[in-house]
Amino acid sequence: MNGSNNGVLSKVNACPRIRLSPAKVNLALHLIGRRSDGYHFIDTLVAFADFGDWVTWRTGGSACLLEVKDCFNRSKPIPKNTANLAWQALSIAGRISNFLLSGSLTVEKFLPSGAGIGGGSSNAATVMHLILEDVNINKDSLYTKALMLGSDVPVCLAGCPTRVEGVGERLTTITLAKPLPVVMVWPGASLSTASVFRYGKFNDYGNIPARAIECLATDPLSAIASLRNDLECISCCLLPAVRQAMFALQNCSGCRVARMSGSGSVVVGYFENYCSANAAAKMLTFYSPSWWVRACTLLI
Ligand SMILES: C[C@](O)(CO)[C@H](O)COP(=O)(O)OP(=O)(O)OC[C@H]1O[C@@H](n2ccc(N)nc2=O)[C@H](O)[C@@H]1O
Ligand SMILES: Nc1ncnc2c1ncn2[C@@H]1O[C@H](COP(=O)(O)OP(=O)(O)OP(=O)(O)O)[C@@H](O)[C@H]1O
Repeated sequence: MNGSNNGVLSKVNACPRIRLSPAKVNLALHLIGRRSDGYHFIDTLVAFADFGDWVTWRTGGSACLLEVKDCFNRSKPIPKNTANLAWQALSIAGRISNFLLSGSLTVEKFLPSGAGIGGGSSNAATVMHLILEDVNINKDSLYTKALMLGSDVPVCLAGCPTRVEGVGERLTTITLAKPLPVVMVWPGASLSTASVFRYGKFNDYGNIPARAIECLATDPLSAIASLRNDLECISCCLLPAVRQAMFALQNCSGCRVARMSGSGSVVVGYFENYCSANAAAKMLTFYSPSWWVRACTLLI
C-alpha cells in the first residue's frame, strides 16, 4: 500500500465486523528435524472447526481498545494488554494498511488455551482478516508478518484444509472428501507448546506420505488413522490426562481414531457420523465433568 490511503479507518467503515475465529485442528503432525535455532521442521495437516472464539472490530473513537470477554474458566487469564496476539495482529495490520486505526476490538473466548487448537494464533489471523478485508496488500509480505506472530498464524490466515511444512511457512491446500464430525476433548489442564518441544528428543520421523494426502480426498478417516502426531508421546508424559482423554475417546462407539491436536492438550476423536459424535460428547461430559468436551465439524 502507498501513502495515498493514509486516513482514519472509522470514516471508511462504520459497521461492526464480526468473525468466527475457528479452532485449528492438526489431523496429523510429523516431525522432520531441527533448525539451528532450536525450532523444529514439521509436516502437518490442518483443518478448521465450525466452532471457536468470536472477534468483533468496531471503528470509532480516538484510539484502539481491546476487550477480552472470557467465557472459559481458566487458571491463567488471557492477556488483556499488548501480550495478546489479537492486539499484536491489530498493530501489524494497522501498519500494513497505512490507516490510522481507531476503534474497539472485542475477543470473546470460548476455546481453552494451551490446548493445541491455536486459540491465540486463530484470533491473530481473524484480526488481520477483519482489518485488511478491503485492503489490497501483498500476500507474501502478510504471511511473512503472520509467521512472526507464531508458527500457526499463517495457516490460520489460510483458514482452509492445508498441509503445513517447514516451521509453519510452507502451505499447500489439501482436499478433504467431506466435512468431518469430531469431538474435541480438553482434559482439564493445558500444555505449553515450548515445553513440549523442549522436553522431547526428536528425530526425523519422515514426511507425510503422498498416498495419505491423496486418501484424504476419498477416505479421510482411513488417511488420518494411518498417520501420527509425533508430539503425542511427550505430551502424554508431561500430562497423563492427555492419554486418558485419548483412551476415553477411542472407546466411544463410532470413534474411528483419536489424535492429539498440535502440542496438546486437546485430543480430537474422528467419528463415522454426527449421531455417534453427539452421543459420545454427551457421555464424556457426563462421566468426566472436569473435561471440556465439544462435538463439532471440521470444514472442507
Ligand atoms: C505445534 C503446532 O501447533 C502445529 O500446528 C505449531 O507448530 C506451534 O505453533 P505456535 O503455537 O504458533 O508456536 P510458536 O508460538 O511459534 O512457538 C512456541 C515455541 O514452540 C517451539 N516450536 C514451535 C514451532 C516449531 N515448528 N518448532 C518449535 O520448536 C519453539 O520453542 C517456540 O518458541
Ligand atoms: N488472544 C489470545 N487467546 C489466547 N491466548 C492468548 C492470546 N493472546 C496471547 N495468548 C497467550 O498464549 C498462550 C497460549 O494460548 P493458545 O490458546 O494460543 O495456545 P495453543 O492452543 O497451545 O496454541 P497453538 O495451537 O498455536 O500451540 C496463553 O496462555 C496466553 O497467555
